[in-house]
Amino acid sequence: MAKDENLPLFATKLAKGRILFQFYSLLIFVGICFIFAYRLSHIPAKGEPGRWAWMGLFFSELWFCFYWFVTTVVRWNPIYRNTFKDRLSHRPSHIPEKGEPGRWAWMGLFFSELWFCFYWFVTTVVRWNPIYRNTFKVRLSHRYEKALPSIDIFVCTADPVIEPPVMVINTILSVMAYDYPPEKLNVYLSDDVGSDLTFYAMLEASQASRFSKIWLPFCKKFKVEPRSPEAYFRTAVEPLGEPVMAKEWSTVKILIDGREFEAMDIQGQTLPTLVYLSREKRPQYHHHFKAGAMNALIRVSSRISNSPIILNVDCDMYSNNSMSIRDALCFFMDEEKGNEVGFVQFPQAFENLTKNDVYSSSLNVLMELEMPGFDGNGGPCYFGTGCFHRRETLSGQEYSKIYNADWKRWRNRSVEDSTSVLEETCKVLASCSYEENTQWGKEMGLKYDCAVEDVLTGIAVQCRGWRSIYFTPERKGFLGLAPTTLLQSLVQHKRWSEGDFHIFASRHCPFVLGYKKIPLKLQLTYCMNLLWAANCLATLYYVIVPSLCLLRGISLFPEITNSWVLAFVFVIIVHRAYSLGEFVWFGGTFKGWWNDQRMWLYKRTTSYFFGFLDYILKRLGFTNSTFVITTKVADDNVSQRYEQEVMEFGTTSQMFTILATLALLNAICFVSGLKWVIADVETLVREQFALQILLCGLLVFINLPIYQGLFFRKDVASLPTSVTYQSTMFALLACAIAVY
Ligand SMILES: O=c1ccn([C@@H]2O[C@H](COP(=O)(O)OP(=O)(O)O[C@H]3O[C@H](CO)[C@@H](O)[C@H](O)[C@H]3O)[C@@H](O)[C@H]2O)c(=O)[nH]1
Ligand SMILES: [Mn+2]
Repeated sequence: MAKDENLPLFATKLAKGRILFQFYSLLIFVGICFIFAYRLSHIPAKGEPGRWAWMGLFFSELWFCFYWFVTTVVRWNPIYRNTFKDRLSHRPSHIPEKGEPGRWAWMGLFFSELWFCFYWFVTTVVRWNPIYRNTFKVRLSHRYEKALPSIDIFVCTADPVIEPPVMVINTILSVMAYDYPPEKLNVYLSDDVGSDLTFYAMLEASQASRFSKIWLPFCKKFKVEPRSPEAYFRTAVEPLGEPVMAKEWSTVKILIDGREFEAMDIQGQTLPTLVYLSREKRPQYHHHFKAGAMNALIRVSSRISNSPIILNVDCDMYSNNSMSIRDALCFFMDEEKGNEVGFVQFPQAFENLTKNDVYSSSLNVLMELEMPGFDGNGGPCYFGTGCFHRRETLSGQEYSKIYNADWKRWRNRSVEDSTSVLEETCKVLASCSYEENTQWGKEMGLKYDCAVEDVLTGIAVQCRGWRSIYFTPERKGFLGLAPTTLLQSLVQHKRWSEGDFHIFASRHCPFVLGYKKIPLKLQLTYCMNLLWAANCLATLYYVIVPSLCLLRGISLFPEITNSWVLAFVFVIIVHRAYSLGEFVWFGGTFKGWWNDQRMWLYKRTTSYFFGFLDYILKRLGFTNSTFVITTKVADDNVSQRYEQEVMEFGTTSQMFTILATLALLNAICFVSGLKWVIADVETLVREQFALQILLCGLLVFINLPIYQGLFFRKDVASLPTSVTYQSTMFALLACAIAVY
């Protein structure tokens, strides 16, 4: 026992195979150098066709490289910065003079490539030093079983139609059934529309059928995993027609009060406290979506249970591992490092994925590699669900070396009022005028006015000196629902990329807020997500301009016989081979990877593009922020197509119009490119366009599902005729402009 006391509560290990990765990075770097050397030495001379297009390409590349460069400097070698400066100062002498054709196209391409390069560098920084952790729950239990802190669990729901009560209750019951002293568990549900349906389902779960009284001891006796009685509730609660919307007053109902004698299960064990909350909503007050709900929960829970640790889950994220609380506590209660831990983030995992993951929603690489990479570089971000927080961090407190968590202080319930009195005081805390002229949403609680309140709040917590921890247990901690249609997935990524870019462009940018507060490598690591939206420009350029230049007969890449071509081929092949290897390593299939590549393209040309535009429009004051909730139910036909991995279109959307236009544009250019190959007798011409034709062909190949949706599929989920007409018109127009 005495020896046991000195052992840490968690261990951290370095990822294996870093040398291989570093070697790979070096290879890529060499390749990139060749690309630029080529670009700079082969700018078409004055009067030569393609000079402008070449310039555009040059600028795109310059941009990609810039992105890569900034992050490389940190890690590797200041020389690169010097090298780059040299090039920059040399560059003007190579720039074609004003008025020459191809100049701008070349420049654009250079910037795109520079951007890709910079972005690649950031993703390299993320992957540099991933760490994986494990916990020693037996030691925790030896030392602290009697002194375990109480836990508040927050679940948010916002719409009974797209987030069915069955699912919400399922999540609630799963978190009530944690392997943890029940008198120390307090579960709070925030319902943002105050739906009667959800409320009665809660009541059903807690009292009416006394379900939890039977389910919880059953789970514990038979060690059931996962502890979500979905099947039971699917039959127990049927939707009762139109839900009641938007109450104009707040409701706080303590459905089970763990302090009371009757709160027992059938075996005489205490039940966790269960609280239902619906905030007051009035048109003249902004309710701030999920962040607003979370802040109301923080206040209300501080009156009722005031636990030192808060777990937050989305309503679709049920607990899949009854040990998660103990895992998290191994970090918080570790004698040596525990005090500095602000939050412990578990990965997001999904239960409704298909084999080849047609919308690339598994987030496997992000969760299994990039997030451990964040952790290695200073701490993961907070992504809204499956996250354990120390209560103080959410009330704006700074970390200080003398801070010492006093778990005992929290143990006794602070409030001794009767249930009804407590409910009345809590209603005031959940009223919409309560936050007027306070620091809530600014320094207190989750931050407002950002589509990714979670990431923003996480950065702030880290900048106040707290450490964050990423923990991936073998048995997944939480399972949720991934989007099941293309549009849902694109819209979700639009919200994320817009919110992330908003953070980057605000005073909360890690480089500004985090200056000297978090390590530079973490600031750079954040760029990977925060700059998602910025990827749209370089990518759009790369999928449009080289193809149109092909149509017009402007060559932007080296001829196939030229040895400079090796640089391009090398970088592309090594980079993609690595990506495939990584994808398969983390459990994907080859087809899944191909789908992932397609989604990568679609997200960059639509979600990120609209996210970027929306951010600008918001900045100019034309639009307001919204939170488009991801649908968690699908009708049977949609589900069936999802299971069969058939791409779902079916509606009109500007996003689809863009996707279809790009696909058609590339098809036209590709056909005309092939014409060059077949009809033109001069091999010289053919050779000049080989890379452009290949790029265009690849884009056509990856877009096959779009052509199918446009022309060949006849089912309801194909692309609507209006999209076909519009996109054909736009594509032809673009081609016409390029040619004349
Ligand atoms: O006005 C609102 C809108 C949403 N929610 C809840 O927020 C959660 C997340 O919403 P969802 O539509 O599922 O969004 P996702 O894109 O799946 O969410 C991811 O991204 C969000 C930020 O954009 C984070 O808040 C989430 O935790 C994270 O899982 C759900 O429980 C909703 O009920 C509210 O409580 N009030
Ligand atoms: Mn979700």
